[in-house]
Amino acid sequence: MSVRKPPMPKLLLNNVACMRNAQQILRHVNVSLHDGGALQVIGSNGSGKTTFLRMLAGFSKPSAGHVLWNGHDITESGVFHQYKLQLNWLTLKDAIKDKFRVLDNVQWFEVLEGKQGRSLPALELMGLGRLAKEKSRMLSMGQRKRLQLARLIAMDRPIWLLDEPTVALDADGLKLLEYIIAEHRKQGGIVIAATHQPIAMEDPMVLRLPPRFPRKMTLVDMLDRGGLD
Ligand SMILES: Nc1ncnc2c1ncn2[C@@H]1O[C@H](COP(=O)(O)OP(=O)(O)OP(=O)(O)O)[C@@H](O)[C@H]1O
Repeated sequence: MSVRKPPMPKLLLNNVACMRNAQQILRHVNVSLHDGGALQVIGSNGSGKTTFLRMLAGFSKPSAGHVLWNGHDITESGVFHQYKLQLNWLTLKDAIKDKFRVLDNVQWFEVLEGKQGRSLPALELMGLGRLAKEKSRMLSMGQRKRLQLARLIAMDRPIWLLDEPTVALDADGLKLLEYIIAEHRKQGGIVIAATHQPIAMEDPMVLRLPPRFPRKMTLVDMLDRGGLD
C-alpha cells in the first residue's frame, strides 16, 4: 500500500514572531494555508493585524520562526523576488491618482502585470462602469474602495492581503467583496483579510490576536457581569 504525502501548504507560518519599533507585536503565530484557503485576522485596535500583513508582504522580517512559501523561506532574496510577484496588497492608502481617469487607475496596474482587457469588466463588476471615464477625484470613499477591489481583479495575483477591505463599503459593496473573494478562492487563490467587520467566507481559518493594551474593567462591564459583588 502506498502512503500519499499530504500536499505541502502554499503558505506556512511556523511559530512566527514579529517586532515593530523594538516592540514585540506578534508571537507564536502558526498558520497553514493551501491553494484556495482563507484566513481572517481579527483583533482589537493596535493588536497587530497590519503588522501581520506587513510581515507577509515582506516589509518586516519575522524576529523568530519562518514564513514559508511553497516550502521556501520568503526572507531568502531569490525566493522573495518570486514570492512578492504573487501578492496583491490592499491597504487603507489607496494609491489612486485623483487627476487621472478611474479606468487609468486600474489599467496601469493591469498593464504593469502584462495583462490587458480586464480593467473595464472589473470596474463594471464593482459597479463603477459608468464612471470609468471620469476623473478619479470625483469618487466617494466607498467608490474608491470599489476601485481598489477592481484592481485586485484586473491584476489577478494569487495571494490577496487585504487590510480592512470592508471600510467605507455599503451592504452591496460588502456582498461584492464576498463574491470576488469566493471566486478568487475557487480558482485556487489565497485570501488573508484583517478586519473588524465580519466577512462571510466559506471555512476560513481565524487568527485572533490578543489585545496589546487590555482595557481596564469599567463600571459598565461590572454591571454586565451581574453586579458589584
Ligand atoms: N509605524 C509604526 N512604528 C512603530 N510602531 C508602530 C507603528 N504602527 C503601529 N505600531 C505599533 O504596532 C502595534 C500594532 O499596530 P498595527 O497597526 O499592526 O495594529 P492593528 O491591529 O492593525 O490596529 P488597527 O485595528 O487600529 O488598524 C500598535 O500597538 C502600535 O503600537
